[in-house]
Amino acid sequence: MPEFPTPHRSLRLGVAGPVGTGKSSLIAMICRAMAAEIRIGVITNDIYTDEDARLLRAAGVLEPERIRAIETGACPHTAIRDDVTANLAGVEDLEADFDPLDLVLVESGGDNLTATFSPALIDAQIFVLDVAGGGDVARKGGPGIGRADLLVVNKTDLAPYVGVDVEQMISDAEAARDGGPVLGLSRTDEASVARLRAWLLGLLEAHRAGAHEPQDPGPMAPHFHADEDGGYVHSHDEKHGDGGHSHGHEHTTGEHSYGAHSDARGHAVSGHDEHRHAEAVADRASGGATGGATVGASAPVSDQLSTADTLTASGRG
Ligand SMILES: Nc1nc2c(ncn2[C@@H]2O[C@H](COP(=O)(O)OP(=O)(O)OP(=O)(O)O)[C@@H](O)[C@H]2O)c(=O)[nH]1
Repeated sequence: MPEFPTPHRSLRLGVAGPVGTGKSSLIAMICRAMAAEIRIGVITNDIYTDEDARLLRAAGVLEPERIRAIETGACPHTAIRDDVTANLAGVEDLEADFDPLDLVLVESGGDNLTATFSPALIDAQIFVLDVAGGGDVARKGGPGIGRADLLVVNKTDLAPYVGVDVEQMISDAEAARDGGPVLGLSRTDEASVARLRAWLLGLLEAHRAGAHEPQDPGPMAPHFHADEDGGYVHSHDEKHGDGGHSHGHEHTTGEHSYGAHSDARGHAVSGHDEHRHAEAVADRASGGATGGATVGASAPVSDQLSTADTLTASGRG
C-alpha cells in the first residue's frame, strides 16, 4: 500500500545532465528504492531511439507499461524547455492511464551544461554530473548546476580511478549553488542512495502539502543558430510569440522533426532547424552574462528538507 494518498496530481520530477552521467541509472535507483512505497511512472527522452526506456524496462525496475519513451528528433533541450508539448502529453497520458501516480520521472536526453527543464513541464529537477566528467565541471556553473532543486555528483566510486577529489568537487558545487543541496551518489554506496530517497520523500511531502513551489533554474545561455542568412544569436530568456521575440527568419518545417508548436503556456514556439551552440559568440553578444550568474532562484525544498550539509556530509570521500 503506497505511503501517500494522491489528492493532487503526481509530482513531476525532471532528471537532466550531460551525456552518460548516469540519469537512467539514477531513475532505476529511485524505482528500485521506492516502487514498493509510491506509485511511479517514467518518461524517457532520446534523440533517435527509445534506448533508455528499453534499458529501464529490461532492468525490470517497474512494470514495462509504466515506462514510456519520447523520441525528440532534435537537441534534447528543445523537448524539455523550448517546446514541451510531446513530453507534457506523455506525462498526462501516463497519469491518466495509471491514475493515481505519486511520481512521474522525466529523463532528458543527455545534453550540455545549459539544458534545464521548463517549469511548464516539471515541478522540480535534478541535475546530474559525474566524477568521470572531471572534477572541475562543478565549477563551470550554468543553470542546472547553479539552480536545479538537487545537484547530484554521481559515480563517486570511480573517483580514485579518475583522479578526482570528491570532497573538493562537492564543495565547488556547493559554492556554485549558494548552499543549495548537493548529493554525492554511487550505486555502490547504499547510504548515498538512502539520502537520495530521503530527499525525494521530503520533496513529495512538500509537493503534497502545497509547500513546494516550482523554480525555473533559468533559460539557456543565448546561443547561435546557423541558417541560410548567416545565423543569429538566440536567447531563450525572450518571450516567444507574444511580440517579445522574433527570429527574423523563416524555419523550414521539413528540416526539423520537432516542428513549431505552442508550449504549455500557449506561447508559439519556433522549432529549431539546426542547433550550433557557440557560447563564445553568445557570451560576446550578451556581454558575458551567461546563465550561471544571472538568476538567483531560491531553493525552497532545501529549506524544508535535507540541507546541503546533510546530503553531503557522509557522501564525501
Ligand atoms: N561506476 C559507476 N558507474 C555508473 C554509476 N551509475 C551509472 N553508471 C554507469 O554509467 C554509464 C552511463 O549510465 P546511464 O545511466 O546510461 O547514463 P545516462 O546519463 O542515462 O546516459 P545518456 O542517456 O546516454 O545521456 C553506464 O555504463 C552505467 O552503468 C555509478 O554509480 N557508478
